[in-house]
Amino acid sequence: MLSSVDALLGLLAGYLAWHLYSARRNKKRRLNFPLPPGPKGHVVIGNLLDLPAESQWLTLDRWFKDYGESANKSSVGDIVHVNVMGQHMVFLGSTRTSSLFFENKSAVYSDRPPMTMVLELMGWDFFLPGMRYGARWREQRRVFHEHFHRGVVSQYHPAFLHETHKLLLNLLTEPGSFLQHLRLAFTAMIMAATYGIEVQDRRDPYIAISDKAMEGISQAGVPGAFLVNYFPSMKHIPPWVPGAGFQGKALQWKKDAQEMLQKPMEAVKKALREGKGRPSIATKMLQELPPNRTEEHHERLIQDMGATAYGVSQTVSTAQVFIIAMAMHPQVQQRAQAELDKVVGLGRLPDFADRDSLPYINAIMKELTRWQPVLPVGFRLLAVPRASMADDVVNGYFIPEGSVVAACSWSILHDPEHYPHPEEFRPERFLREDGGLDPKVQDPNVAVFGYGRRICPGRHFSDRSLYLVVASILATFDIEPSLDQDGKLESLRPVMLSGLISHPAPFNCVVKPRTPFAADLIRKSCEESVY
Ligand code: HEM
Repeated sequence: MLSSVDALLGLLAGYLAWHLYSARRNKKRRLNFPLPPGPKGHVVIGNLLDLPAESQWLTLDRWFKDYGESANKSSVGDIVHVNVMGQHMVFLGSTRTSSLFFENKSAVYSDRPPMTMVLELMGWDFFLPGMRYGARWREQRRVFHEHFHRGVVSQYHPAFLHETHKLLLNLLTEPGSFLQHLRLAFTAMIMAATYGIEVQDRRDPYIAISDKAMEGISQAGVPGAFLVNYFPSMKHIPPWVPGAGFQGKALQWKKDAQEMLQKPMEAVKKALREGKGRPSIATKMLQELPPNRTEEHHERLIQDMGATAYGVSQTVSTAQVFIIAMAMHPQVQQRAQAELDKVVGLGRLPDFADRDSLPYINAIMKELTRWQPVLPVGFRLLAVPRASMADDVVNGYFIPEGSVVAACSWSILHDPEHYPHPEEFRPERFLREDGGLDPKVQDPNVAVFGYGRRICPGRHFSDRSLYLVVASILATFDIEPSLDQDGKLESLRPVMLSGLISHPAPFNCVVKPRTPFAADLIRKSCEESVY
């Protein structure tokens, strides 16, 4: 029997042989074209130690300036290459280059990297953002598009209104738990739209199921956390071999993912059998089996779509950024509240019909996603990097097949040419002098939701739900920094943690109703709210 030392030595020798072979093969393949510029790596491990565990976007931003291919060094460069243990990684620092790769050459750059731990061992092969390019992705993407495109998301407005009013009530009764209330509200919107399930409170079993599944993925999705992602053949090592603890972990996390896939679906089917099914994507799909699909396959598609939507939580992070931005910028809050008071008045809560008359609120939405993008660089699992499907040459640089290619939205959205003083939170940058939105300023959405064939299909859902939450909170609450021990206002600054999705480190602030009348309005709207 192999000892663990033998197994490790074997792996190391295999890795070195493969590394030498692929380095030589790449040299031959790339002919006269160089790899893109980037920091020089070390032997074997390449740039493994150069990419920090936290705030990688700042390191990348520096690399764009130091090595990026850009005529104008004061602006961000375009393209940087690193090599992490033989894995080529290419980072893109402008919308021009990102579009060149992901839109003009979408036939080559629409795949995702193979993440053996997550996709195979943990059974997350249902998860659309991580899915390899191919027939299953195409079919699942079609289903997703059908239920989340711009023309259909207004169907979910009643659920958005209901859950937003519940959020306001939660903020009124337990203001200190604002971060948890936001998480609950956005999960509840997804659950209502996809399954017609009304999530009750933070202790709801559906929240616990998603928390457990996401805990596994957040550990397994960290680059470098599991060697099996670099050496896929390790997946064959039996769990009893010393050092193969990843197999046991994968098995447990797979069970958690299965719960997330199956539990809501079982509940919808039961409700339908009992004649209690509420309108939702799953109920609608269960009632309409297309003639060319088996029932089993159809149910799997519904399950995969539901669990994917359930597992995506970027909107929550953006809403958390909103709270800290408001606490830091009272003058922005006051201007937004003045606009809301004028357009909506004090006697009702904001609605979707108000949006076109609220340019300042729309400018805040843009500035939130620009200032602290929650997917600042696409190389973690949920930040969804791409993988190249063939050898290619772009802008005179050789991009080997299998390279991880990621757009760095942080650098793109902090380019001073488009956004002067990019570190400042300033919604006014999106407005003309007459107060209307200025179409000449680059819309952050060019980078925030990705590109081409794999652009985020949930972007309209996310945008509408976030708009309602932002407008409704501003209409009814004041958000202020907390007082410190000496009674002075605490100074706040956004510390964005890397995690699976970038999110602000926990912070304190005070969320209080603007007036007693606003508190009454919330209670009344909640009593009347049905969906
Ligand atoms: C602030 C909120 C959100 C942000 C910033 C965001 C951003 C992104 C980005 C950057 C991608 C990768 C696109 C690419 O590869 O070019 C993506 C993919 C995806 N997003 Fe979103 N997203 C958000 C909310 C949502 C929501 C609410 C849903 C579901 C209802 C969703 C569903 C998806 C799916 C399914 C994919 C994978 C698409 C594919 O690989 O084909 N997203 N998102």
